[in-house]
Amino acid sequence: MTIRAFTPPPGFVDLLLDAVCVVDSDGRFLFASAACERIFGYRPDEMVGTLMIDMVAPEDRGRTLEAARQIMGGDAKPGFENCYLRKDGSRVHILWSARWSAPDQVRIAVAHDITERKRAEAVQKALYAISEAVHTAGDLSALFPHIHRIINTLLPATGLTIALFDPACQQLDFPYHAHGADDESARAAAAHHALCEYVSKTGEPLLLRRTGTERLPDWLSDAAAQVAPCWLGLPLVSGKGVIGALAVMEMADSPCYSERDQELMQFVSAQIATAIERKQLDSELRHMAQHDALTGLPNRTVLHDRLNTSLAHARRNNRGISLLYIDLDRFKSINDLHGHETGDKLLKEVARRINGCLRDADTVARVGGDEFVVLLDGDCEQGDAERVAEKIRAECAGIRIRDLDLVITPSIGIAVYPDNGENAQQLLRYADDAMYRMKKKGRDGR
Ligand SMILES: Nc1nc2c(ncn2[C@@H]2O[C@H](COP(=O)(O)OP(=O)(O)OP(=O)(O)O)[C@@H](O)[C@H]2O)c(=O)[nH]1
Repeated sequence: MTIRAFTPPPGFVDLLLDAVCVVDSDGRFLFASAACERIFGYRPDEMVGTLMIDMVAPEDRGRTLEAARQIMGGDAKPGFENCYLRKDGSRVHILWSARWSAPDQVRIAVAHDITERKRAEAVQKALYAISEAVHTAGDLSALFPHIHRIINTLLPATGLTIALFDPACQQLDFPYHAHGADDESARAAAAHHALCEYVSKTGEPLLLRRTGTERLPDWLSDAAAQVAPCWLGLPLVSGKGVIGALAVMEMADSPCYSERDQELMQFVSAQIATAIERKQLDSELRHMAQHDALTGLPNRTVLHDRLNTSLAHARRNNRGISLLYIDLDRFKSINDLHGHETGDKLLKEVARRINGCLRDADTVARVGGDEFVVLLDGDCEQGDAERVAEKIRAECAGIRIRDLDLVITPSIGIAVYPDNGENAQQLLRYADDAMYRMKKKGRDGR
């Protein structure tokens, strides 16, 4: 068999899927093959005569000029990667294979579009970062800024809003809102809310761009006019269904989000929804472990933690703290006479009223059936504890539940640091004993 020699005809290079470029020593395009239009968005005749560096993404310009210097110094570079700005402003990642031709005084390079590969790598990295952030972030509010940073590795998003459905009050909460503008008007904030509500209600993504909003219903295009020119909202869908919505937005002159970005963010937002759900579950479990289920008050464990912290501060700063040990008198008879459910309601009401007698820095914990402990923190003076005890007694004097006027008397024992004990155990025991003495006194007096 004879092998036919083949001489490429002129223009053959335009058949290549990769782009071939030739630039002079100043970095000006002398030749660009047909594939350039697909890769860079510019026709070859638009590229010739322009400076290569002007098309490079700003963050890659320094590296690119350095690589060009090395190539012109004789180093062939078969695997240099950088990012270019396409004619429509979007980014394209290129793998270059380039060399210097000394006789022609030109650089010859082949550009292979690796945007898809880069995107897949970035998504993989983002998913890993999201699952890592779930472990490192202390709580949901710490997780959101992490998520914002991770999204920014995938697409420009100066603004991010996260809306979560709150089953307790059957409405959307907005626990994270970085609007991306210098300041935000009340109308713009309301528009963000309305758009997120729409996305979470429909369960469908919503892509708003500078143009095309006239096709939207009136109220939606009015809201769209208030937010950033590029706005992409996605439902947060977990195993439970739609748990809220996420919206990314961009104010800058960068290109608007594309359908491809929407697809990418739909995929990523599913992972974000799972991450949020895991964090919510974590904090629910933590809350359950630290709080009493009936009254919602901190439990004994939390009380011990706070008491030890307060004691450490008090020792350092040479100041006092007080404990009030509260036990309801004859609470059993309320259960017996009116039923356990009424007893529960009474306990909840007592908890609410005790809380109402305290300052923000103080703690009230439920430590037993009808037993509560108050820790008076902050600048606690002699006599403060007595005044608070009086207030609590007065508050609990008449409680109305289901048309019943219940009379409940709390016995309250007080312990003051450092007079009545050096540590948590001694102070609690002292306050408990004082409470029993009060109870006995009350009984003996009746
Ligand atoms: N409704 C209701 N009752 C509870 C709960 N936890 C404990 N109790 C009841 O609260 C009562 C507390 O008992 P005690 O403190 O010994 O009884 P008391 O009648 O208050 O007696 P004194 O304190 O001596 O006046 C018991 O009858 C428990 O069954 C609860 O969560 N809900």
